[in-house]
Amino acid sequence: MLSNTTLDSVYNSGEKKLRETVGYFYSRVGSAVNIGEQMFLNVLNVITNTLWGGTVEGDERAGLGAEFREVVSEMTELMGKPNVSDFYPGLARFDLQGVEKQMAGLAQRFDVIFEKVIDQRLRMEKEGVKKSIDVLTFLLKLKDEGGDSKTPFTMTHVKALLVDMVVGGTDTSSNTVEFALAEIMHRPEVMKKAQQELEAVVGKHNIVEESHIHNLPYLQAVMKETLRLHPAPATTSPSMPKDPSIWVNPLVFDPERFLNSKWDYSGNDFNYFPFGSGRRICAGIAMAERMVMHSLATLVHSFDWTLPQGQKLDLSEKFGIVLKKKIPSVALPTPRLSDPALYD
Ligand code: HEM
Repeated sequence: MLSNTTLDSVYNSGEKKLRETVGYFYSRVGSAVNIGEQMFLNVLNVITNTLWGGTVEGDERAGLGAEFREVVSEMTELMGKPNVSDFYPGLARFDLQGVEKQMAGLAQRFDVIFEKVIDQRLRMEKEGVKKSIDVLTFLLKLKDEGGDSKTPFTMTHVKALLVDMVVGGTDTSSNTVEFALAEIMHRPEVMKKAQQELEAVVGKHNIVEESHIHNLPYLQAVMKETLRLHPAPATTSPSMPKDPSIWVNPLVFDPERFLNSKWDYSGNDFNYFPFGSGRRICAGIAMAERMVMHSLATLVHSFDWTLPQGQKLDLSEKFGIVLKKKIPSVALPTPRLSDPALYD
């Protein structure tokens, strides 16, 4: 459903929001900005636009987005929390830390949001209002077809898939951008090479567009190397990224190792499978690639990034269901494009 072909008709790159973020960073020149927080908002915007952007618009979309953000953040935080019940299943029925109760509350809030969106879509259909196609269009069509005798497809499945995509797609993608930028700040020569490539492909008098990302092999290699060293879900084999029998200098962030290499995201090679493998492979690879590359290219093209004075870079990870940076990246943006209008 989220293949490149389908994405071409439903993907909403959230260009406007990304430009707003660039404008926000520009307005904060000289002060530190929280990159992870801004990227989370961006990615969530792209995902919700793509899922149901054709259904909810304007102020209503902004309101729903804010509610969504809160629930997704709380849910991912809770999913990463150590739970006594997992270590002592006998105690699970007591739900000693109240994790199960909190999760049920969050799931209920998700349900209310989805009910609202779906109701609105059904109303629009009844009234014959034509809207652009989004993922929800496809899901409702599948539901109307009802699945098959072995696997029925109901409204519960529609909601479950929406939750899966939002929860599986936001933190993973925004953390990848955050880690990539942190690694790049750590290695100025990588930042320079990435910027040179962007200057050649995009130019300094222009802004990055989604169509540029296929012509940025070095930045693609940066994304791959980031996912090697910081594989998003903690379910991915922890030995994969750092095994010296597979990787030369495994602890060094070196995008060059992925230039003209055989490694891709297909999951066919058990030494590199950042999106999983086989039947459980990530459903959103194409979308993740578009979002991460577009955001990262925009950030590196528009600004030089440095650490606030006296601060040391911290690349350590916080263990949760998704690997996060232990200390969020806070950095100083310095504009590098010639025309201030490019930051509007
Ligand atoms: C850099 C970003 C991302 C990374 C590294 C990533 C990684 C993964 C991995 C490793 C899995 C398999 C987990 C397992 O083995 O159980 C997975 C599953 C999944 N991902 Fe992603 N993901 C990313 C972004 C996205 C996006 C953008 C979406 C959709 C909008 C998405 C949707 C899903 C879904 C629905 C599954 C469950 C697939 C299934 O069990 O059938 N992911 N992801």
